[in-house]
Amino acid sequence: MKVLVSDNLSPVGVKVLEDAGLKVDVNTGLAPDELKKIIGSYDGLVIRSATKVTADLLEAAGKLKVVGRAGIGLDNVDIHAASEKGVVVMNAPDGNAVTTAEHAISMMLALSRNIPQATASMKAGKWEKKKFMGREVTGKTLGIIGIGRIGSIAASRAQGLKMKTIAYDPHMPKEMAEKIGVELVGLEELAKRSDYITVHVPKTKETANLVSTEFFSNMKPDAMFIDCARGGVCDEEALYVALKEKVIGGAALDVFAVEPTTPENCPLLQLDNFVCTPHLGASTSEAQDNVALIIGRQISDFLLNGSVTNAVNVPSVSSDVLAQVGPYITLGEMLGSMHMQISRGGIEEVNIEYSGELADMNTSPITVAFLKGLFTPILQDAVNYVNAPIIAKDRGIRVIESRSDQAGDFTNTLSIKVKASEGENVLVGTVFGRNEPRLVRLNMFRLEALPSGPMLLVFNKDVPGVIGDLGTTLGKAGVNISRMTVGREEASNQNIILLSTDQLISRDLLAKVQALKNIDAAQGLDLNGY
Ligand SMILES: NC(=O)c1ccc[n+]([C@@H]2O[C@H](COP(=O)([O-])OP(=O)(O)OC[C@H]3O[C@@H](n4cnc5c(N)ncnc54)[C@H](O)[C@@H]3O)[C@@H](O)[C@H]2O)c1
Ligand SMILES: O=C(O)CC[C@@H](O)C(=O)O
Repeated sequence: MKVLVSDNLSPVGVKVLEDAGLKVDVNTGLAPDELKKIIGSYDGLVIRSATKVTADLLEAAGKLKVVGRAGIGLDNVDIHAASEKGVVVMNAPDGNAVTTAEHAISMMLALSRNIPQATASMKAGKWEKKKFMGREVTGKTLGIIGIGRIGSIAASRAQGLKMKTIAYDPHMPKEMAEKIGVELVGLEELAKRSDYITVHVPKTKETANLVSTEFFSNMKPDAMFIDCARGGVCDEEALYVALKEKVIGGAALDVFAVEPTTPENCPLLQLDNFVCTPHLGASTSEAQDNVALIIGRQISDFLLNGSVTNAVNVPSVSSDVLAQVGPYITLGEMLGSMHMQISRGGIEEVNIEYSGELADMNTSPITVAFLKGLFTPILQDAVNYVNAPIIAKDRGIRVIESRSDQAGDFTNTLSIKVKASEGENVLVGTVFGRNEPRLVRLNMFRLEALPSGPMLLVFNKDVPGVIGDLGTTLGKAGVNISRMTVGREEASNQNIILLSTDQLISRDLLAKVQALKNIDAAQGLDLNGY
């Protein structure tokens, strides 16, 4: 079997693959058409962020069985197209956390002591001792946005520097944050109290442009901002204005909305109070050895023994189990994603009830798929079918499974209650026919909906005219409704309407829907990929 390494990979990874008996070609920097010409002869492909694994490339990859990303980010892989072609996509989310946290701390110290600016000044033949007055970090407050793997390591390093640590992470239970000595606060409070702010969240619908003009206006005038997570979490135009007009003291970015970035497309690079690195967060020999070793082992295990680790697009189950519960695995993942999107506050407990014939089947892959679906909206590529239960445990989430012979009107049901710090929700799903997942209950509302693609969830009063107003508002915005289901609760005179739309609902459109008469609440849902 042959493996192509098409991006820079530590030799440690190549050695693992070769020692396992695989033939390895290292061929980096190929143009897309060059790669397309040769990909047909490979069983495995190892990449980092440069190679684009598109549907077009996968079409030409007749023998390809696995794509392995040495690192976390899979923005450059069309996972849906890979699934359709039966290609397993794996990553190595754990290997570079320490290194990236250290990079964020390095950025904070570089900003505090003007190290990049002073270096440039000396290299220009100057000795500007007065100009580069710095400040200590001891006793200052570090605000951390996202207290997962990297955020919590950054917190421990900052505590070692005698800093106070506070964090904003609405999905993290308070007790977990307290365990690592971090106080959880709201985003505005974090902006107001921090002397330094560092970002460690993935880019999601919720986190895109989370750091905005309003956020900067709440920061202290001498506070400094650092982002070593993902481009686009911070609005770069807003950051430019905040730095130029001295709304904040300084900023350091390792990641950009457009990468590679240049002075032509990024005016930030002209500013003296701005420090940057070209996405070097994971670039240490230790981290690169780690991720290369991990991905090398995973790929050889898969190609030679068929065992799947850290796969983002296939649960590791035997074909027998897959044939029996496969559609429920998809349903479980859909319900997980929906639960996270409608939950408020940190999730504390998950109760999964398997009813009907399901009660006698091997349901553990469904539970795993549910947990993967649950974490995907907030963790993106960092969660997979292997680590999802570990993430639940690490976050102190109790996962309780139960079984019942009775499935009411259906042959089988999957009923899942999620308890979060600000309330609980119940979703019940079933599979119609051989493979048609359906949501049949949302809290007290009975309905029949396909939980897939972009959706709009509306809570309204059960009075005439609401559906018409909704249709007109979406129609005026050019949004097509492909499916609609209404759930009714007569006792409370309340309805829910669940619409499938051809595109995601924008913030502006959502605000218009929320302002309609007799609508109590509305939210967009993103169930793409199912
Ligand atoms: N610069 C680099 O080279 C580099 C290297 C590694 C990782 N990263 C990036 O760093 C980021 C964090 O990685 P990680 O391993 O710590 O991930 P993680 O999944 O362990 O943690 C992410 C945290 O973000 C939180 N979160 C999600 N949505 C949030 C929101 N709206 N507001 C606040 N918090 C939210 C989650 O609850 C979670 O605790 C990822 O985007 C990753 O791709 C960058
Ligand atoms: O340098 C890299 O490979 C990217 C590192 C990081 O962003 C990741 O996604 O793991």
